[in-house]
Amino acid sequence: MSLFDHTIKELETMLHNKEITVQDLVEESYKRIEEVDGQVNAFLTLDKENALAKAKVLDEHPDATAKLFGIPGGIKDNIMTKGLRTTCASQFLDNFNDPLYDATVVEKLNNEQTIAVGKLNMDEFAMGSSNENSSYAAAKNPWNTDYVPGGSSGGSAAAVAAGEVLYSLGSDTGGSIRQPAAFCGVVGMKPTYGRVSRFGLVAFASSLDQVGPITRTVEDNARVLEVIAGHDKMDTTSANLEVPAYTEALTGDVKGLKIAVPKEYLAEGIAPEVRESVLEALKVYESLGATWEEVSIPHSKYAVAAYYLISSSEASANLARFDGVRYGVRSENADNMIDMFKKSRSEGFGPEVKRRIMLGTFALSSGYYDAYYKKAQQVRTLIKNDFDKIFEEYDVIIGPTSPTTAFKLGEKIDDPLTMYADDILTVPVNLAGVPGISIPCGFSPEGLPIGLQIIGKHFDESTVYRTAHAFEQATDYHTKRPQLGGAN
Ligand SMILES: NC(=O)C[C@H](N)C(=O)O
Repeated sequence: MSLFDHTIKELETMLHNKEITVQDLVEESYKRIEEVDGQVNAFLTLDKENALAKAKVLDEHPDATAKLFGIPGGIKDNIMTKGLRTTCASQFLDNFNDPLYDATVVEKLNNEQTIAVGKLNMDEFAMGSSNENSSYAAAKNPWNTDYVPGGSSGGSAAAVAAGEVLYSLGSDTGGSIRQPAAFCGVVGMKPTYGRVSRFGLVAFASSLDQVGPITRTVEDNARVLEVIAGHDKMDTTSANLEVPAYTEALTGDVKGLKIAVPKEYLAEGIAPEVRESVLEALKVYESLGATWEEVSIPHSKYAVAAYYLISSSEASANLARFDGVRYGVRSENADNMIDMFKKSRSEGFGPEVKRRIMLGTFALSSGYYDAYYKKAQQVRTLIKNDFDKIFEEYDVIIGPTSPTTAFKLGEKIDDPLTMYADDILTVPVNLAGVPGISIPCGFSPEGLPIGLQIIGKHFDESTVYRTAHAFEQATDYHTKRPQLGGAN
């Protein structure tokens, strides 16, 4: 058996009929990790002994009502897991071996009897678009290991694409779930801001961060979101709204659906093969009875600047807690207390994190606050208004997830501005707080996946899933597998 062969629902039936055991499944996951993780570096920490022990208990006490019973998954390393090392891929937290509690999302997954096999690689503190900012070895793209898997949830996307786990959790501040999902040819959902609790997610930019699932199919994705979504009294930004049954929204029917396609999303700077694939996808929707029209998000050209100002400002405040006292590896070369703070932070953070803290601190400093931070917040409102206006008339917005397919390792790492500019299609969604998914919609001539982004109204993940699912049913991109060493 290979984890590639089945969806979560199929495995559930097989487990229920006793065709396989949870132990088989979990062992299969570790076998695959052993075979291919040396090539993709998706995992930072494995939890094999505990996972196998839990699998044994589940086999002895099957629970047909648990929504993810026995399903092996992986957790991004900025999400707290009780007793399991959580580093945010930062040297600074290299010794954070024993977190005291589970994030709410992890607790919810555990309640549904899933098995976390380990923690996944990422850009340090979720800052980056290529996973090359990990303090450990960079994760790589399973479709071609000379290329990046995207970021910051690169390990989460690579692990699913490589068939190591059935699902993973990522976090998305400015594209960190959708862009790696696009680069790795898998399904990645950033839910509405407030849909999923962030209690236990190490904060990067609190007005933007959301946790969401990465899977191979839309149905699997809907099922995981059903489990992790919902109000949490431990996170006051989580919305007190009922969680719809997302899996029931997957009717395959998009007749009469009104699609908006922003002209800025197909403009100059978008690679021709990406534009082509999106236009082809729109034809698929037409054949399914949906209609589309061109619209405009006029303020999207300011989105990258506004995003990097707001997110860096919030990061400079959030990351103040890493000082070598409360958290983090303490410098051994300090003479006094102030020196110890300074040296611990200088030695502990990598270059990209330092760049953002400095940018954010500058933007918040007196005299500059109005010119930068306040202006960026005003731009944010204009972008949100652009989205609201479109959604008065249309059900979803569709475009590419990223202007290009995956780039080569090392190609952009010395050019942060180019790396930031590539976030142009994902950050407006975070600034507006609306949900967005990336699903596979084609391949470049080099065989690298292309992602289609579907954006919905606030708290309307159901329509996003229904739209994504209809396309998936009508195409076969999601059935393609990367050829890594080892049995596929
Ligand atoms: N964190 C994210 O969502 C990714 C974005 N590229 C950033 O570096 O901020």
